[in-house]
Amino acid sequence: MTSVHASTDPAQPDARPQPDRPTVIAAAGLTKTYTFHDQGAGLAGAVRSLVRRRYQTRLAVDSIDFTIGRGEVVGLLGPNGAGKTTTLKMLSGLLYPTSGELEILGHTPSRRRPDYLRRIALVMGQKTMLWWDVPAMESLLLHKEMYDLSTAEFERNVDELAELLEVRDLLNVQVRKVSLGERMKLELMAALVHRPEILFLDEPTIGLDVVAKARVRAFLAEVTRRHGTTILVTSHDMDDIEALCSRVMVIDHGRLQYDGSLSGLVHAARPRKLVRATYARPVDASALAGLADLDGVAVGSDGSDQTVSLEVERERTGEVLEQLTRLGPLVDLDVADADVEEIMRDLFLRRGTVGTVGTEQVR
Ligand SMILES: Nc1ncnc2c1ncn2[C@@H]1O[C@H](COP(=O)(O)OP(=O)(O)OP(=O)(O)O)[C@@H](O)[C@H]1O
Repeated sequence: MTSVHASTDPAQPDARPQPDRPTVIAAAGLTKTYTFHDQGAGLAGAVRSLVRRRYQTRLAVDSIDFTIGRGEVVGLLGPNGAGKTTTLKMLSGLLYPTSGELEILGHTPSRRRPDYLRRIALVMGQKTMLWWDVPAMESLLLHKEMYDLSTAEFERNVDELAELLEVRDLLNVQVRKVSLGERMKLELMAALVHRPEILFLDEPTIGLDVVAKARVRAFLAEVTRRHGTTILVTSHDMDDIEALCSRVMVIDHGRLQYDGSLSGLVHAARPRKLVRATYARPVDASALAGLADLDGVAVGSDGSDQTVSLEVERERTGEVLEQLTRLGPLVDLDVADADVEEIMRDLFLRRGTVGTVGTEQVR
């Protein structure tokens, strides 16, 4: 399978690390193969496995190379089972890579040295690091001890995070009594109370309502703005990615398929813009036929003779808009890129064909 790399279009800046950002994460040939015991179904399977154990292997991450610069916010995208969580677990030192090189902040993560662990944090949307039966403050105080924070440092960080996340009133409430959105905010607080330089986030907004999602995104954006925190985030919610990430890495079947700007991916996948013009009166059919004859323009139909829907090659957009203004009195004009969610759905449905999405430099 081929891979698409960052944009070569001068209008789309290459989102990969810029030379002025020191590299904080460097992975080369990073690979993880799981070996697991294949038991077989039912009692017969259990008995058989006592006599003769069968093992299977699964290549979850397949020789990926990337570097991330200090302060970058990078989205790790891919369908279910692509290898995103496995990658995050290797980066945070929870899993040993099977092979390859990994250096983060000058450390080898799998050694789990305390001076590495105090510079990173991992938040998994589906797992909690808070004790359920006591207020979140108890967990924060434990983190204070674990990370050896001075009282002044601890109080300063708690104050800042409680204010940004608007959770001051929740700190002394038993965690099991808060809502899911409130718990996620407290999770982020616990992850950031030691002010890590790198934050690994696995589905940080999963299950949250739209308001809570927006709050979490705004909070994360503010944290990187204030402290230059480097973030690597996985999410199936494209709004998270659009709101936060200057760069995305697309992973599928454990292979890195794309590394560059989100807009570069959109342009590669859908080189045309969607244009929709609504008129005060029905549009003359012959004028519309003239538009359809232009190179790089495809006319769609939405059943209304007062609306014109087109797919237009980017370079021709200006010219086409000019022509549209001549078709009659306009009521509304909308020019959009294809929806990112839709593009990702197409890419993952056509799994294995990401390399054909466009004219980007192909490896
Ligand atoms: N502990 C494990 N033992 C065996 N196989 C595993 C294990 N953990 C993950 N896998 C397999 O490795 C592959 C990658 O899984 P991973 O959890 O990294 O994917 P993901 O991209 O995070 O998926 P999702 O979006 O569903 O969370 C999958 O095929 C998964 O079944």
